[in-house]
Order: sequence, then C-alpha cells, then structure tokens
Amino acid sequence: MGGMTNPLTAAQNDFENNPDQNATPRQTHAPAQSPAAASSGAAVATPKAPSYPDPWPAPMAAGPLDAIVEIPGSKSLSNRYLILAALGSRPVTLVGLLRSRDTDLMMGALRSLGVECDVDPAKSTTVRVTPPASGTFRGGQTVYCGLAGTVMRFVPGLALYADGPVRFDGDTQAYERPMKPVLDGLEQLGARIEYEGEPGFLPFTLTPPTALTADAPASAPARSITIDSSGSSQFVSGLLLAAARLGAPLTLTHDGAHLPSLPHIRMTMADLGASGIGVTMAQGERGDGTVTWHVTPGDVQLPERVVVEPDLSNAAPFLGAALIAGGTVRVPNWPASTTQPGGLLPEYLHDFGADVRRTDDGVMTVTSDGVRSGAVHGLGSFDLSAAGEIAPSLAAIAALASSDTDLHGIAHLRGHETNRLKALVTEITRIGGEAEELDDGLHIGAVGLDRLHGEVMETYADHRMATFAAMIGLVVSGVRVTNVATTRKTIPDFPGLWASLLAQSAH
Ligand SMILES: O=C(O)C1=C[C@@H](OP(=O)(O)O)[C@@H](O)[C@H](O)C1
Ligand SMILES: C=C(OP(=O)(O)O)C(=O)O
Repeated sequence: MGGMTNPLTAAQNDFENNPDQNATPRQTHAPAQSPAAASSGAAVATPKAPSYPDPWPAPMAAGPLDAIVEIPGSKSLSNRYLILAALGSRPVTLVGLLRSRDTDLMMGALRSLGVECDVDPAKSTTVRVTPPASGTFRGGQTVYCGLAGTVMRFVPGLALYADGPVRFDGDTQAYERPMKPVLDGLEQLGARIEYEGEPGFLPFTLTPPTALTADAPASAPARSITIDSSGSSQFVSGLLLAAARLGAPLTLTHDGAHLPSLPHIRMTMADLGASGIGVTMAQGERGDGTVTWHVTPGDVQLPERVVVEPDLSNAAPFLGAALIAGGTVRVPNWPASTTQPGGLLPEYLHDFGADVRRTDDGVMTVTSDGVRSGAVHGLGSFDLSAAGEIAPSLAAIAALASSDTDLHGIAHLRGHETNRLKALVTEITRIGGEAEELDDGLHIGAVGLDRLHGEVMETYADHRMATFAAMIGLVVSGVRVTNVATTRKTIPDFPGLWASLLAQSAH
C-alpha cells in the first residue's frame, strides 16, 4: 500500500478540514485524525465558520416567532450527486450544494480517488465535478470519513473501481457505526476487506477485485447479493450506487427484520434513474418478507447541471420552533414534490397541532400558538421508521407537548452519530422531563413546562442533539449547549441561522 497517506502522522489542518472541531471535547486528538492530508488533494474553499462559546447559551424566544429562514442544501442529495457525478464520464455542475462537514468530507474522499471537485470562487455552493479521464479511481489512498454515514457507506462502493487498495478511516466515534452489511455486499462482488480493529467497523482497507478495475464487459453474467439492511438504509443505498458501474445486472436482496428510512432508498433509486440507471424494487419477491432491487447497468451520467433542494430534515428545528415558541416560521424553496424524507415533516408538524401550508411560490409556512398555550399535543403511538433522522427534532417538541408520544420503528438510531435513543433519554431526563427507551424507539412523557429546568446539555458530537437542545432552550431558561460547532456536520452556521430566526421575530 505504498503511497497511502497515514492520517496518524498527517499534520494538523486548518479549521475547515479539522475533524475534531465537531467532536466532543473529550474526544479531541487532533493530529491523529486529519482528513485533509489524508483525503483531499486541493484545498477545500469552505467559508470560515464563526466560532461560538462552549457551552453555547441557547437563546430564549422573547415572544411568538415571525421569521423566514433559508435552509442550505440537502446533505443526502448533495452527497448522492457527488457520488453519481464521480461515476460518470463528463463534468457535472452542482448548484446549491450543501457546504458543511459531511459534504466537504465527501469532496475530500472523491479528490483522493482522483475526482476533481472545483468550487466556484464566486459561490462556494456551486461545484463542478470532473470524473477521472481514465474512468478508474486512484487507489493507494486513505479516505477519511469523519462521522459521515454517507461517506463511510457510499464511498467503499467507488473503491470497487479503484486501481489499488483504499483504506477507510474516520473519527473515533465513527468506529462504533455499523458497516458490515455494506462491506459484506462488496465482498460478495469480489472485494477483499481487511479490518484493523473489530470486524465490521472502521478502520479497514478494501482491495478491489482486479476484474472490475478495467471496464467490465456489458455481457457479464448477472450478479446476486444478499445483505441485512435493518441497521441502516445506507447499506442498500451504497450497494445500489456501486452497482451502477458493475457492467452486469445486479439483484440485491435485503433479508432482515426491518428496513428503515425507505424514502432514502427511493431517493437513491430516483437519483440513479436521473443518471440513466434503471432500478426496480419489489417487496417480498421470495414470499418471505425480503425486499429485492434489480439494477440494470448503463452509462452513469447526471445532467450537466443539477440544482440541489434545501435540506428538509434540517428545516425541522426551524419549523418546529414555531410550535415551541408559537408564531410563524416560513421556509422558502420548499419543493412541490421531493424524494427527501423531510417531505414528511409538514404532516408530522400538523399531527402535533400546527397549521401548515405550502403556497404556490414554494414557501412552507408553519404557524402555532406554541407549547405554552397547550395547543401542541403529543403524537401518541407514532411510526417514524420512514424518517428516523428527524427524531431528535420531533423529540424536542414532544418533550414540551401536552400529551405523550411514543416514537416507533427507530431502533437503528442506536447506530447513528451517537446512540440517539440513549442520548435523548439522558438529555430529556436531565432537564426534568420524562423519557425512556423502548425496544424500537422512545417514550416521551408530557410533564408540563413548569417541571423543566435549564442545564448544560450534552451533544455527543451529534449535530441533531445540538439542534434538539437549542429547540428546548427556546422556552426553557438557562439551557446551554456543549459543542454547538458539531452542527457544522450538516449546516454551515446553525447558531447564526438560529440567531436570525429570533432577531427577525423581535421586530
Ligand atoms: O442515505 C442517506 O442520505 C441517509 C439515510 C438515513 O440513514 P439511516 O437509514 O441509517 O437512518 C438517514 O438517517 C441519514 O441521515 C441519511
Ligand atoms: C444519521 C444521520 O447522518 P449520517 O448521514 O451520518 O448517517 C443524520 O444526519 O441524522
């Protein structure tokens, strides 16, 4: 593996590329995990993020909100488009790309594999992606995944088409995120995986099968692989993205008890479709509860210019703020139809009791009398398996609502950035609320606002635990949030946007 950069010896990098800016303070071990030298060729021109006190005092809402908040690009779409552009043969310009830690890690990963990602100097959210002229990715590299599920589960599929072994590493906390099903799938396609620590987890090295590094003949025999994707939809998505280049039809079967985040899998299928790759899905083809996808390979090519939708899951704290503090919050550029699971958010907020409407100009408007009025009730027993990533935002509303909520279908949140079920129970309990873990989710009891008190709330290097705490802080005085910079995983400047939400409302 000569030429592979060792992140253990890489120099400390600047703020933008330092992985540890987002890790919890006790996990800071900066030089050990520097992705820039490890995974990016050219410098990434991310705008500098302002720095904030730690802990950050969450601002309280002085009265009902009245604000419009522009939400940056979707993480899930941005990172899929980056992967699909890299798999193509012509340059693609991505407009409105999310520029945050997860997308910068993805661009760093692609650059290390020989893909050019040129940031428009006049607009950092416009990025031109040029795949390697040879069509083969560069091996002998370390890809630094940070804590990004989309990087650690999607990029190994590209390494299948590299001209040498590729090593994958990430934040220490990422070593706990499950990887095995996607890597088992790639092994079934001929890759060899060597784990450095516990099998099934980062760090590891993927050695591609030699047959795939050259163009595989279109007539190659169909392939069939089976995995259990109960732990994350990203295992299926990663394999579907990889299959686009296979040069042979692929049948992928999920054989497991659950299949979370189905909209994210449909998003992958739709984006592959937009790149000229046909994918179909059939439930229970074997008549035994399994789910099967058929991928018909072709020439992967996104259109020359792709516009990224705003991140609708990241709209949740802002729109949810209207339910908590009362008032109206508007988010512009809300798509009329979307593959994002955040497209379900308006109906979830309506279920809590909000007035929700999208006008023809694409503005999503959420209005509520707020939790103090008693107008926000719990969701009762609620299946959130389609959109588990919104759970922390819904949990914040539920903890302040006038009746109970049981969120089901989200057992796999134990393998998210942190064990989110445990973290949410700990933090809700810390402020005087009532919550407990269920086998497949969370029970959140209604205790009344008077019982809740401000505390220093832990965020566990999890962006959504930080936005969860900020939501609570709108109506509970004295909430302080550790490591609010962790929000940079998917939002370039969350505290700035949050301040603008409140500042607009003060007028
Ligand atoms: O494919 C994607 O872009 C994502 C899939 C989901 O993962 P899980 O299925 O692991 O929840 C989601 O939670 C994550 O934030 C993004
Ligand atoms: C689960 C999440 O992220 P990841 O893409 O790292 O899995 C999330 O953003 O809520």
